Amino acid sequence: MYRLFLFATRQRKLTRNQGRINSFNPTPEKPFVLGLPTGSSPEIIYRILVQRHKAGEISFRNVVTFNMDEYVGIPRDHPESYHSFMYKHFFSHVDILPANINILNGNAPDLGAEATAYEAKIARMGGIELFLGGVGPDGHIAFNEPGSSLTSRTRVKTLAYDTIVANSRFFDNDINQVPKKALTVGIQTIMDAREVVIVCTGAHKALALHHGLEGGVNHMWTLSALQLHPHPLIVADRDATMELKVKTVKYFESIEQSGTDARTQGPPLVYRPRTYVPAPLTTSSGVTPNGNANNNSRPTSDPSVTARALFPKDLKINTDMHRSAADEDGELTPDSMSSRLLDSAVSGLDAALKGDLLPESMASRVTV
Ligand SMILES: N[C@@H]1[C@@H](O)[C@H](O)[C@@H](COP(=O)(O)O)O[C@@H]1O
Repeated sequence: MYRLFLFATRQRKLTRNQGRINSFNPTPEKPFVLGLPTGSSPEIIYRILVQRHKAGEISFRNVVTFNMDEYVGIPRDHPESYHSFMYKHFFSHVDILPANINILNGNAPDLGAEATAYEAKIARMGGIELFLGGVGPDGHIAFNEPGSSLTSRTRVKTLAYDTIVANSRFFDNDINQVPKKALTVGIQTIMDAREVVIVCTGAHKALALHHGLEGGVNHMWTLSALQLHPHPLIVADRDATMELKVKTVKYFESIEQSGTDARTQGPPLVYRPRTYVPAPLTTSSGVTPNGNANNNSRPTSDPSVTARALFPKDLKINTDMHRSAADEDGELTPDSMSSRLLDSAVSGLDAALKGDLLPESMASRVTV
């Protein structure tokens, strides 16, 4: 069940992590596993969480964090690395244990191995309880750019041109300084979290919200994948709702006013630890995970095949992603999302964006 919380309750809802963590009552044996984003949207959340921590209302001692993404190829201590961002805005101000902080290493000698190890560690920790995120103007979550596989896991992604332009504001407005690649959790990594909260603010996110919420599930607007999640929440301001139908906004306002929340919508939020087990794969000899050949049901005497046959069938993690995660992602990354938006305020973004990310006003697009 999709939920959209609007402006009025924004601040209260933004700090729902605090309530979630406290009610989870984490311990060293059963830590709260939190997925975290960077970007300007979540800054207010970090500010509030730091304030609440300083007021003694919340501790992060038994919280384990996994950041969504990190640029490839800039030093960890670069002021715009996501490592720097997280320490500056959050980690340096709270009591989280350094050993409990996980951020992808964009300088790892083997990026594929780094990605695979990250997924394995998330699984070993029992999965992510709550994934907090933002959204890009082209609808991307983490760095899952348009065209990303909706079943993707942590891997290297090439950034879309629009994202490079949008993020150049942090790099002296010089697109040449913006890294062109990033390590990012996949859509499936986010979907596996028990709850996902996305912050979406500003008119330049309005199209992303429209496509994510009112359009169909579509890899060109990866936010839309959350329509298939049992507990997604989007926290939006009024500006971000500009492209939504009035009816849609009214609908979400009405359910917000009637006080629905994750605990009354969809399946209950319960802690379900997941254990990391390497996934059995169909072998090149055509042997399936149940130990039988694909073309008939002859039994095999190969002990390794027999061992694989013992693995349960519903395993989630594919350890064979190692090679593909290191390579160029191979997924479609359009040069420019804006070039596809003929009916939108963001049309012509390529030209306009050099100076200013804000789309023109709604009125200027209405032809009488
Ligand atoms: N990888 C990050 C995303 O995780 C983030 O959601 C997006 C929007 O950032 P902002 O909140 O600054 O608009 O920026 C980057 O691309």
